Amino acid sequence: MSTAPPASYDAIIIGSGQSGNPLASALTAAGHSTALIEATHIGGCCINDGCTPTKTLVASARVAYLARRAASYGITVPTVGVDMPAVRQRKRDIVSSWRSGSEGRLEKAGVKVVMGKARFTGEREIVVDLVGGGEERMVGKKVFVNVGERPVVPDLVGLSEVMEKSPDRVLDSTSVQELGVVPGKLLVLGGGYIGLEFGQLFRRLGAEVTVVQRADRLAVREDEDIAECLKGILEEDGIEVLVGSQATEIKMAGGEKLELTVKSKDGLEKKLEGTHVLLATGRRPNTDTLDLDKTSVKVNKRGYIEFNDDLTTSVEGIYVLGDVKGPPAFTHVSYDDFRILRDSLGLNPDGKIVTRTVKSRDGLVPYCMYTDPQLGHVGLHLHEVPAGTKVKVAKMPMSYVARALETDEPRGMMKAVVDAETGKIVGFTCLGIEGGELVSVVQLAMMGGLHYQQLADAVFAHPAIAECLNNLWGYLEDV
Ligand SMILES: Cc1cc2nc3c(=O)[nH]c(=O)nc-3n(C[C@H](O)[C@H](O)[C@H](O)COP(=O)(O)OP(=O)(O)OC[C@H]3O[C@@H](n4cnc5c(N)ncnc54)[C@H](O)[C@@H]3O)c2cc1C
Ligand SMILES: NC(=O)c1ccc[n+]([C@@H]2O[C@H](COP(=O)([O-])OP(=O)(O)OC[C@H]3O[C@@H](n4cnc5c(N)ncnc54)[C@H](O)[C@@H]3O)[C@@H](O)[C@H]2O)c1
Repeated sequence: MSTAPPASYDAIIIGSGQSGNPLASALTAAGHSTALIEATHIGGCCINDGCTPTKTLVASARVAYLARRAASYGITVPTVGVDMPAVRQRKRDIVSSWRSGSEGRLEKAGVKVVMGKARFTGEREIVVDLVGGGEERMVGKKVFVNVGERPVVPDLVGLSEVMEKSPDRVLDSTSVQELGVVPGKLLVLGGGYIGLEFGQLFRRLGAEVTVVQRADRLAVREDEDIAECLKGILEEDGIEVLVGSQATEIKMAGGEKLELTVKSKDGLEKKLEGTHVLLATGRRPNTDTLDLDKTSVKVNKRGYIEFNDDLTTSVEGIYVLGDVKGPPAFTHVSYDDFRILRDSLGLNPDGKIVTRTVKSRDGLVPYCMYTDPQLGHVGLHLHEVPAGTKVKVAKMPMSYVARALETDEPRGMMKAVVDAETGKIVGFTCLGIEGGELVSVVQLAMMGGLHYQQLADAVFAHPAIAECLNNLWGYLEDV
């Protein structure tokens, strides 16, 4: 260990995630000496192996899908081929341009970036195991933890042997993006965001795909009707979907084949063969290597850091941001954590003091699963409406939407939940073309506290998808 005294900073940020970077720039701009420590890539999961690369791959897969359907638009496309190295290169190029953009912004802001893995040695004392070797010790008046999550490796008999013998066949959300060939048969464990986005995109790129989902339905947060509709769409795309199914064992089955044993809820066993398996059964927080036991920072039993409404923790001067707080784990939530701290720490360049908190944004955090069609949602699902609250529900198939028909993409449905007394919208889901964008329109109406009738009477451009918000309310029913 180095004997030099630790470098002293006003602020140390551990993790260059979606909140760590803007916070580092804002602190530096406000005159606070700031160090940002990053173990791997500047920009964190979102731009390196999360949102940006997946949505880039989803876009390539959608082109393949549309090209195969070209005849239904009266267009002739002789053959549809997939050049996987080119698909991957497009993804790599976009990632590298975003990453270098982030690096450039930090440099321009004058942030001191330290590449290495940080761990605590005391309450606000840190040692960094530097990427190039050696270590750097530092102490901060304030420490911000933005270390994110990583994929879970599920407990599955035979998995470690297969990973040892054939590591290229066992994929997670990061390694699957680096494939240079389309898998022959992809077995996906997990029917959440990652399993479904990758499952569908690789199906479109030409793989056979089976999704094995332990829960009784896909996308467990959704109401059952939406989850069923999504399952139907994926099955129509040629994906085998097994819900209520637990993978019990995996082994090599001769040659390059894997054999996965799956047990359904009613006890039936099924053997699935595949060339690759994608582990998409959730993510776990990167707190296990932070040596938090050297501090009094409290973590819950799943390893997430416990936090207060203003993102303080159980230790004065230590703050937490992003996925490491626990769900919901989204880029827009992590970025908003930055805004909460920017305002509470007086870093807003406009000098504005806004008391924003985690609670004040609760209830209006949207999300969008980038299947095609997209599954967007904001507010409460019907199954989350508190007992005793009287609501009405409107459901409408996307095939009633002019724009969806004109573009020949009428799959899916939308669903709105409205407070029966006030007429205000309490939740909205769109599983349909540009569902994520439509949800943003409804989110604004919810932010403004509009009565649904104001959307029913709003003049939207024809034939924008949002025009369907004139008609949806005609289907409102008591529940
Ligand atoms: C495949 C995939 C697709 C996704 N798609 C979407 C999407 O479409 N929309 C969406 O909103 N969200 C999406 N997400 C989630 C989104 O990426 C995260 O919610 C987002 O990146 C926020 O993360 P964060 O700010 O908490 O930290 P992260 O972005 O996870 O960054 C944490 C950083 O900390 C670093 N780190 C960890 N430990 C240490 C340490 N000890 N010392 C130093 N550095 C450390 C890590 O290397 C990492 O760079 C996706 C995630 C995945 C995996
Ligand atoms: N578009 C987006 O916003 C987006 C995209 C990707 C990831 N993300 C974020 O990343 C997080 C992690 O994604 P994820 O898909 O890994 O997790 P998830 O929690 O969304 O889904 C995991 C699914 O795996 C199932 N499962 C768990 N163990 C299993 C097992 N042994 N066998 C079969 N199924 C099993 C669970 O029932 C669950 O439905 C998401 O919750 C989300 O916050 C967001």
